[in-house]
Amino acid sequence: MARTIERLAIVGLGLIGSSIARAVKAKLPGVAVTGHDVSAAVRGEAQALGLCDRIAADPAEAVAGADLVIFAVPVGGMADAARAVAPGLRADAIISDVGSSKAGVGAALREALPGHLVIPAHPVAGTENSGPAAGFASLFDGRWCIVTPPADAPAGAVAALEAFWSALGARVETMDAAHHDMVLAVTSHLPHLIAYTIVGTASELEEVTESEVIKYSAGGFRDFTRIAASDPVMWRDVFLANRDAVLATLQRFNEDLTVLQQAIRRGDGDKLEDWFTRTRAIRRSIIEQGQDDAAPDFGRKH
Ligand SMILES: NC(=O)c1ccc[n+]([C@@H]2O[C@H](COP(=O)([O-])OP(=O)(O)OC[C@H]3O[C@@H](n4cnc5c(N)ncnc54)[C@H](O)[C@@H]3O)[C@@H](O)[C@H]2O)c1
Ligand SMILES: O=C(O)C(=O)C[C@]1(C(=O)O)C=C[C@@H](O)C=C1
Repeated sequence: MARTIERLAIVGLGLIGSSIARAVKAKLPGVAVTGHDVSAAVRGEAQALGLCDRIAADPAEAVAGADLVIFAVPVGGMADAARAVAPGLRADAIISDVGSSKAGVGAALREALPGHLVIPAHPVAGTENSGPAAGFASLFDGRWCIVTPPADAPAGAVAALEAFWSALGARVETMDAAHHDMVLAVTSHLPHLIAYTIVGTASELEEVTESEVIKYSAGGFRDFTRIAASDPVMWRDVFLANRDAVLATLQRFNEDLTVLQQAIRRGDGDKLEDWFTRTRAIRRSIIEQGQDDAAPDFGRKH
């Protein structure tokens, strides 16, 4: 039988942590929410925004009595955050997180909290913004949340975490952590790396001035700049944590880029047209499956 979540603790009150707090207030009003952030400034902001029932400066105090503890800190900070809360944890608490990579985070949390039940998760929803003011209650509506339970996780606890994310509006899928990391390397991590590259390259061209780049970035480039504005610390950690899957995907990307480069050099229009026809079909099937949130104002809470 699924356990019921009555007391939630959120560690890390930035974009994702604050969005969870807001979504719980809106959709699970019976759940008591305590929050903690290592930054006093963020705790003050969260307090002023009224995100949680209680904000604790002491991490162990923040998780005391919680039946679900969610770590919403950068993936490289999960172990430190977990060690800090350890003395206050209930023995039967479900420990989860929202990190963008899963195998390394799961291992780090299990090592930091031996004997505790760790069920990692990843809501595949976000924006380029960070901090408590950037969050919004509808962030998870209709978006996937991928749960990566270890093989021996009790079914009731997995069901409770899945029910929690469903109640916040997400569509839930379970997956092996290593597979998650390979899939997300393709669908999220590589696109971010490409955006960071393109925007960096454009700003360093000698033939085109930076003011021209800014002035004429109305189309495709502008979309890349949104992604390239994503949080530097968060993405530094994602690439370091998901190194192998990202490098494997990057290898394939480089090979394909070379194919297109060759087609342009050789004047092989058929090759280019075939390729672009195939990618257009992929975009259209994403829209048909209701996954299109690429509207120009996607991610804005306002
Ligand atoms: N931004 C996105 O689009 C997105 C989407 C899905 C998942 N994620 C994942 O969610 C997590 C949080 O990302 P975010 O976008 O909310 O970042 P954010 O920068 O908005 O917030 C992170 C917060 O964690 C706090 N923090 C850092 N170390 C801490 C510690 N040891 N103890 C307590 N608090 C600590 C920071 O002070 C900050 O307030 C990351 O693991 C990220 O990979 C992000
Ligand atoms: O839309 C965006 O701004 C995002 O980058 C969101 C996005 C993604 O790549 O889809 C980024 C990282 C997360 O782990 C999940 C979602």
